[in-house]
Amino acid sequence: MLKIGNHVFKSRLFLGTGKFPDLEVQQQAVEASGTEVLTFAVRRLNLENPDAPNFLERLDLKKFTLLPNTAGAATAEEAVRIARLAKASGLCDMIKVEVIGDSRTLLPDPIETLKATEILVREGFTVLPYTSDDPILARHLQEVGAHAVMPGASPIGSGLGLLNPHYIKFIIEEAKVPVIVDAGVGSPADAAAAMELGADGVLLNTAVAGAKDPVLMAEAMKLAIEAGRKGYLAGRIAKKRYASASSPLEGMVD
Ligand SMILES: CC(=O)[C@@H](O)[C@H](O)COP(=O)(O)O
Repeated sequence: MLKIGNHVFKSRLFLGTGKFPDLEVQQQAVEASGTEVLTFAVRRLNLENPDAPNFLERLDLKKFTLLPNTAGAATAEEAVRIARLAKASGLCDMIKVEVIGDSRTLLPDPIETLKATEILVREGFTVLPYTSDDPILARHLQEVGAHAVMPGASPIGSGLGLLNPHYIKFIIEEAKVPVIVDAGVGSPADAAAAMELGADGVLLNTAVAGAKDPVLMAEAMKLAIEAGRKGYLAGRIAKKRYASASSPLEGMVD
């Protein structure tokens, strides 16, 4: 079980809801993924009229924990404003802090992310900041009360997979809260690799929504995350430079 703040989840896959070819495919992919947590940009919703047609309308939102995100924010102030709006509309107490510092790479702004996290924790949100793979920043985010840290595998939407598994492992080793690898996952192998490192979960969107068959890919991601988790718990063998026979001959009679 994965525990974040007061929330407990069986599934370790957090799924983004954007970029699907249509709402029917989105609905089927969400189902196939087995996810319990859906994330979406608050800015894409009409909060004054939540019943107006929107990109979540095919989903039975009562079945999921919603993780609205502050996408579109470039400063802590903007992220805090978006989070407050989401809370006031009754969307959820959880918020993914996403403060982008650069429009080409979409990398998070570390200083503004830290500021927003601190303010929102103080205001009683369950805060999951999207961060870089910097272990020191991950430590500071926890010091100000983040309920999970979400280091990027690689730039959002890039599908490049884990660019710096070494640093992500540092974050995991030191973390006192769950580590959810977020963004840049391109294939089930990437998701499994993140879980085998010891991540507590994976948040992804583009790899499923942009796949040739998003529903099949959603299922593949679900299975990869489960396999990666089991592989991590089982404890992999050490890597050796040379062969070691799988059927040792020692002790065998001629
Ligand atoms: C949906 C969402 O929150 C994205 O900002 C997230 O980081 C996913 O990234 P990918 O689309 O690369 O999976």
